[in-house]
Amino acid sequence: MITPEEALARVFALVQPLSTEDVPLEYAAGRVLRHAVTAGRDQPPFAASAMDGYGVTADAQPGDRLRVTGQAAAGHAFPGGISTGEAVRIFTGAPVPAGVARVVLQEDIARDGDLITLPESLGKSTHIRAQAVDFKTGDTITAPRRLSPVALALLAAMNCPNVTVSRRPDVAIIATGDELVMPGETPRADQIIASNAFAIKALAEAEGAQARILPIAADTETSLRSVFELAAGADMIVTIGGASVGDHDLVGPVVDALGTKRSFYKIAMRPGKPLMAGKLKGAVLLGLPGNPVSSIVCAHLFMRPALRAMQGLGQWPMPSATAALGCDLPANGPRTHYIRAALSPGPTITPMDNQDSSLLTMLASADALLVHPAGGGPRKAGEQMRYIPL
Ligand SMILES: Nc1nc2c(c(=O)[nH]1)N[C@H]1C(S)=C(S)[C@@H](COP(=O)(O)OP(=O)(O)OC[C@H]3O[C@@H](n4cnc5c(N)ncnc54)[C@H](O)[C@@H]3O)O[C@H]1N2
Ligand code: MOO
Repeated sequence: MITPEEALARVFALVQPLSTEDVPLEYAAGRVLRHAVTAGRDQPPFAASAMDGYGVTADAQPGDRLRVTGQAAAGHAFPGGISTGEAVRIFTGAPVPAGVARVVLQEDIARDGDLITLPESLGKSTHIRAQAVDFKTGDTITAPRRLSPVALALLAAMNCPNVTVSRRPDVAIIATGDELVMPGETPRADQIIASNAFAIKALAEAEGAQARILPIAADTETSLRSVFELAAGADMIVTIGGASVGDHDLVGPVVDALGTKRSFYKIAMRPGKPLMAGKLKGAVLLGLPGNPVSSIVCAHLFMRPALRAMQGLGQWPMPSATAALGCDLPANGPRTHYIRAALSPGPTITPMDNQDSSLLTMLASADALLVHPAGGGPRKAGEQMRYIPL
């Protein structure tokens, strides 16, 4: 069995970056910017007042009485300038008129008609923001990057109305198994509710994909084939369940018959051993194990990085960090163990009580996957160990 690291490398080898499209900035949140954007202007485009008050000359002294000769507001520049003995009423965001060297806050000023008296101390700050202090013409926002809310505001400030982003990956999700019915339906006594696809869809969408849950495929070749037809055009097809060696585990034979070029089947990890990956008619195929925890952990570790790579973000594993073990850990077996665990301040990481791969409750209350390497020896409480945040 290959290692999880080798499996991820093989998944990346199946992925091609998708084409790009231009979208209005308003609809670009969370999309992956593929072309760098260059600012065509300075911000601010002029020296601007940072406060409401009075603009005064460089030679103005504490206690001076000055004549107010005009007004500058945001969006309403004062066309003239001031000289010694003069001041200009000025508001936050206004262009600083010629001759103004500092802004004195209005609450520090006594005003009497057109005359103002400066306070006893003018303070250190000029309360003037220099032209281009935020960004200047020619500054760039590099690509690729996922567009955060703040990045959108920055692009807007640069006067960029549209951006070139990656097309959203189309992900088709196929749950398989005669025991499954959708939430809201009435299960027979020998049936359960299909849960995994909801987490897989949400994880795909968190990566910027458009994901669709296809009808549940029954454990027959005919049913599986007909649901696969509905996946036509998808960039990624994710199956759930039917991946193991049981008589009713038909995903493998069916995807082979449909022409899948398998990359691997089975990896040395726990949970998630029966993971499969390949290429089916241009789509990346991920065959996830059916156990709820196994499917979601595999989606987190393999589907998410693959979707990032598809959108041009490069080939990176999910980020990890380290924390001190909250209790002793027994030696691990031959598969890397992704232990469902809770983080607490420190940071400290403590495995959940029960690691059975069917337990959604355990995964739902976990913050992280504590990584116990294959063949790793026993570990003592307090030792630093790597974890992958969930
Ligand atoms: N003889 C062996 N048996 C099993 C092995 C093995 O190596 N030898 N591996 C075990 C491991 S590890 C896993 S993981 C599972 C994976 O099996 P499948 O991928 O074939 O999954 P199923 O049998 O279809 O389902 C397993 C389990 O999960 C439930 N399930 C399936 N799909 C969903 C869904 N969409 N939502 C909620 N629950 C789902 C299903 O009812 C089963 O209980 O195989 C072990 N067996
Ligand atoms: O690998 Mo299975 O995912 O241990 O339950």
